[in-house]
Amino acid sequence: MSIKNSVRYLTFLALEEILIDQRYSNQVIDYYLKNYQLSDADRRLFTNLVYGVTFYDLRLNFELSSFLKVAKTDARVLLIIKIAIFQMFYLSKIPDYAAVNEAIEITKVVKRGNVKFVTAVLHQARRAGLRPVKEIKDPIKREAMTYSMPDWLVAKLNDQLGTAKTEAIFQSLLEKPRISLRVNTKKISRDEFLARDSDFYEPSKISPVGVIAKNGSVVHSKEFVAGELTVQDESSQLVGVNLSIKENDVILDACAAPGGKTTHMAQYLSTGVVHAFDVTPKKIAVIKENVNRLGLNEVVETHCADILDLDQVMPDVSFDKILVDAPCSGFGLLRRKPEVKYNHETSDIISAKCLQLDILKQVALHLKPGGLLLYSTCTIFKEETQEVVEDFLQNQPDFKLAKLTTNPKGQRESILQLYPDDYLTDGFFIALMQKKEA
Ligand SMILES: C[S@@+](CC[C@H](N)C(=O)[O-])C[C@H]1O[C@@H](n2cnc3c(N)ncnc32)[C@H](O)[C@@H]1O
Repeated sequence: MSIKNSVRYLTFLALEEILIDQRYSNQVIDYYLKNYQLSDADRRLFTNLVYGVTFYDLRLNFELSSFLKVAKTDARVLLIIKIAIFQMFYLSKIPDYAAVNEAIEITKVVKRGNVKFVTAVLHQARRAGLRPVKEIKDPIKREAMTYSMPDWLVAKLNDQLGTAKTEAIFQSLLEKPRISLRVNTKKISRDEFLARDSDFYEPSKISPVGVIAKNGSVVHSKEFVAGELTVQDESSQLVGVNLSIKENDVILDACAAPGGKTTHMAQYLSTGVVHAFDVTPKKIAVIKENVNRLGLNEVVETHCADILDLDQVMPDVSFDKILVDAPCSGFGLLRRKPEVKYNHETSDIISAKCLQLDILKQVALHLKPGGLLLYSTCTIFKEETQEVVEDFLQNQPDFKLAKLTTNPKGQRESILQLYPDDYLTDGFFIALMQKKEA
């Protein structure tokens, strides 16, 4: 087989897109799995290698800094070396010689002049083995290297959550993400679904409409194609269930793409409507595709517009329920999108907070008295979660906190922060508010 069809070459191409071109790992992985014919074993190896190298990128730089100048090495050559040393240090079933040989073959295709260099570095790294992190004196830097995290992230989480919780979160990120799905109750109840397919699925412990696939690729399954299932983290499913949606509700989904929560809210309706906003035609097309597959066209209307222009787009409409699933730094997704930690910094968190507050202020004007406003984000930082809700409520005296109906951490609270170690879900935040009756 030509090296260009090999799983490690595809891994190299995928990682180039993620670590050099800064694309999202989940989208890149989906693309390769859809477009290349790989055996089940190769699909698993491809996914493990791509996620593993992405997760351990900082640690691999630390390992390699003994043998080469990381910043001065060609980025693609560095990547080939990292894929090989990740296999040597972190995957026990792959013989070192296989990892080295494939790295050399890939170097011949990508940068032939570097074959000797790559071979020499890999032999040195193999002889040296993994460097002990205990040689790092600074405790923040030591923890950062143990879990391959940027220093600022470790310091920030230690500061906000304490060292024990931070370590528990990082430790939990080493677990594989689960294949979490939502049952489209418009087509089949979760009980019926599980009774039929209990060999492959088990119920979510925190979402009444969630199931976990025990293994395999779900998106090609007949139940997925038939629109009985959609991919959605269990934590995100708690949004739709906590909005207490009733027939005839007119709902605004302010930041809707790709439509995970739009379709969840819509599955409870046959007469009301969800107005789903997002900013680009491409994103609206993805929402429509999901709405179509799940058979929910009758109850969803999409709007390609900035939600900050809601006053102009829908000037006279008031909603029964509003969801603001806001754009955020995405640090709750570290297990599923480990590259998030490289592509964002503290300043992004502050600018996300400003946009989140602007969106809440804008939509608040369009909620009916007594209506519910749910604010959610897939992050774990106070600035984008609690602080946004506190600032909003301070400036909006006609709003108050309302009680959640489904909350794995304790019934009838108004705010729920899930961390990645609590139930092995994404890190996710929900706050439920209500506009006071006039
Ligand atoms: C966290 S994602 C939403 C995920 C979605 N609710 C779901 O469950 O599938 C945030 C979305 O907000 C959109 N967005 C960002 N700024 C926006 C704005 N000013 N108006 C409307 N949508 C916006 C982004 O394009 C992105 O798709």
